[in-house]
Amino acid sequence: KCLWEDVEMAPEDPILGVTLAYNKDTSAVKLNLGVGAYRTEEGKPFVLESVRKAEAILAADRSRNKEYLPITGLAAFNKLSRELILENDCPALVENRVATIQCLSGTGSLRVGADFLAAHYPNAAIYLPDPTWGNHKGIFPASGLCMKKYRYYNSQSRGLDIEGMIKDLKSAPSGSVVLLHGCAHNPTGVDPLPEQWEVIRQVIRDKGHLPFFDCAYQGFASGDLSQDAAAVRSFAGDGGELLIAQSFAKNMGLYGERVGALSVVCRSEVIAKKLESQVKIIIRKMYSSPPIHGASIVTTVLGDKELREEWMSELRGMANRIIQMRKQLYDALILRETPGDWSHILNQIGMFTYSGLNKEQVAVMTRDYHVYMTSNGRISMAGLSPSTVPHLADAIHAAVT
Ligand SMILES: Cc1[nH+]cc(COP(=O)(O)O)c(CN[C@@H](CCC(=O)O)C(=O)O)c1O
Repeated sequence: KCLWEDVEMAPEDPILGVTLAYNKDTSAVKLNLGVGAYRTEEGKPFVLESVRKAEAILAADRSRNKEYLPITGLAAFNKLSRELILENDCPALVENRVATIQCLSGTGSLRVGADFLAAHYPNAAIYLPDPTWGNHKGIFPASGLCMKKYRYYNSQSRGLDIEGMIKDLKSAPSGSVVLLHGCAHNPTGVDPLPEQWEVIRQVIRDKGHLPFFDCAYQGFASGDLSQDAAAVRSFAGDGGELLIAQSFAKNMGLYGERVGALSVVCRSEVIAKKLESQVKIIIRKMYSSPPIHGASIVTTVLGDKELREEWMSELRGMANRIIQMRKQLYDALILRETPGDWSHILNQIGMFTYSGLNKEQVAVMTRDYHVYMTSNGRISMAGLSPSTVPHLADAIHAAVT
C-alpha cells in the first residue's frame, strides 16, 4: 500500500471554492459574487493608484534591500497601522500601552492572536457571532481555543438580535473572549448602531470579558476610516484590554501581499512589552518573520500626506461603487416586482449582501444563470457592475418565483 493512499480528498473551502467552480464554468454570462474581493465596473481586480505610486517610489530607492524584517515586522508599519485604527490621542497610544505586531494579513493576525490566547489566556472560550466569517471556525480551534457562539443576526427582521446578543454575553462565563467584527459584519452586513455598541461595550466590561476585534474592512464600509473604527476606538479608550486584528487586503487592495497587524491593548507599557516578547516566541516558530514588500507599500502610502489623501479618496470610491451596486440591484428587483422585501440590500453595510436566499435557491441560480456565490446566500456586491446587475436580478427573480 502506498504512503497516504488512504488520505481523504478534503472539501473545497466554502468561500474560496466558489472561485474555483466559477473558473471552470465556460459560460459567457458567468458572475463571480463569492470571494470578498473588489472588482472595477469592468469586473477586473483593482490595483490602487496610490499603491502603484508607492511601489514606484520603493523600486527607485536603491538604498532598499531584502534583509529579514524583525519577528515583529516593519516598525514604521506597526506604528502607522495602530495609529490608523486607534486615534492618535487615544490614551492607550499616548501611554504606549499597545503592542502591535505585523502579521500575515487579517487571517494571520487572528491566528497569532489565537495562539497567544491559547498560551496566555487559557481556559477561556471564544464567543463568535452567529453567523460569522467561515474561516473564524477554522482558525480558533486550530489554536486550541474552545469555540462558542452568541446570537447576532435575526433572520426574521434581517437585523441585529441585540437582545439575544446581550443575553448570551451576560450568560457567558466572566472573562470569556468575545470576537467582534469592527465594521461591515461578514456575512450579514448588519452592524450595531453606535448606541448599541455602547451597551455591548458596557456588558463586556462589566463581565470582564476580553474583546477581540476583527477589523478587515476599515474605511471600506462607509468610505470613512474614522467612522468604521468608531466601535474599536470606544473600547480602546475605556482603559480595558483589547485585541485587534487588522487587514490591508481590502481597504488598500493588497490581498495577495498578506499585510496585516495584531495589536494588543494592555494596562501598562511594561505589560505591552512583555506581551510583545511572548508573541515573538509564537511567530518565530510559526513563520519567523513577515514579508517586507506589502508592509513597505502601506508605510509609504500612510507616511506620505499626498499618497494618504489619494488612498482615502480611492477608498471612498470603492465604498461608493459598492453602494451604487446596492441601489441598482434593489431597483432592478423592484422593476421586476420580484416577490419579497429587498430593502435589506440597501440597509446592509460593506462588501456583502446577505440576501436571505437559501442554498437550494443559490444552487438554481448557479445552475441556470451561472451566478456564483456562497451557499449561505451572501453576495459580494463588488463583483457586480451596471451591465451585470440585470442578469443577477433575473437570477434572483427566477429563484424566488
Ligand atoms: C471578517 C474577516 N476577517 C478576516 C478576513 C481575512 O482576510 P485576509 O486579510 O485576506 O486574511 C476576511 C476576508 N474574507 C473575505 C476574503 C476571502 C476569505 O474568506 O479569506 C471573504 O469573506 O470573502 C474577513 O471577511
